[in-house]
Amino acid sequence: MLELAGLSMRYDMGGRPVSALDAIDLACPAGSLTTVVGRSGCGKTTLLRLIAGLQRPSAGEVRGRPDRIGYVFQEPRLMPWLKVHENVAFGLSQSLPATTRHARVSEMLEQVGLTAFADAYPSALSGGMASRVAIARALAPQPDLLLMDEPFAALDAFTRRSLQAELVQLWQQRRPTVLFITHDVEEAVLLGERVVQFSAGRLVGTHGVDLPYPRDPTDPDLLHHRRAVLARLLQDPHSQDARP
Ligand SMILES: Nc1ncnc2c1ncn2[C@@H]1O[C@H](COP(=O)(O)OP(=O)(O)OP(=O)(O)O)[C@@H](O)[C@H]1O
Repeated sequence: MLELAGLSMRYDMGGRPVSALDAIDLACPAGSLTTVVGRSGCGKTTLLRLIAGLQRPSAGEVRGRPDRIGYVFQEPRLMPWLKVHENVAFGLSQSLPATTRHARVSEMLEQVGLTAFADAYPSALSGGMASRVAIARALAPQPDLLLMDEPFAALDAFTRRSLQAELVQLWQQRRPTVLFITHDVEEAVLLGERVVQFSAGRLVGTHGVDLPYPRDPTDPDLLHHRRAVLARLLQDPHSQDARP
């Protein structure tokens, strides 16, 4: 179980304190898929960085942080001088035997449908393919916790849809705990077992989505959940300019 207890982050902006996160309490059971939704600047990236241990909180703590954490950024951040298979292998421990490393990379490339591009350089990939490589790289070390910071935000709607479906499949096969950040309410309810709503650094609501996977984005039940999540966000005085 990953637990956030009173997690707060205050930045100093030229002597003026800026509260990016305010006393966040949240528990994520092992193997759960939680989406976090909120408008730009509400503290979502700060939340992931604190959970990953990349930053120290001003107050509160992260409990139950596993050793193996995968992180997927909004941009794929591949290393252009390395081939696709070398990018995927990058996060694997050097202490693993070469045969295990090779097998892990091959398996991940197969799962994201990029076996034929193993020897390509990132410059030869489309945006969607590069995102797939970034997901394969994060999953190759078999993380217990997968942190995803708006990984599909820059993709076209068709590519985003297929990557959303692939992510759900990968999660169901391996069951890491997933925290998926998005500003898109539709994506949040399509993917999450539970949607956590953020506004101005505060957790303002959690909403369970009790629908089976794979989910159909046109399912009227999903629309019902989307409305409920959006209504909670719009209720908040800090979220007046949020849009569906
Ligand atoms: N290093 C920093 N120094 C000062 N203020 C910061 C720093 N990083 C973030 N902030 C502030 O903290 C708040 C939350 O930022 P954060 O990047 O976590 O939000 P976000 O929800 O991820 O935004 P977006 O969706 O646009 O990426 C913002 O007001 C931002 O200006």
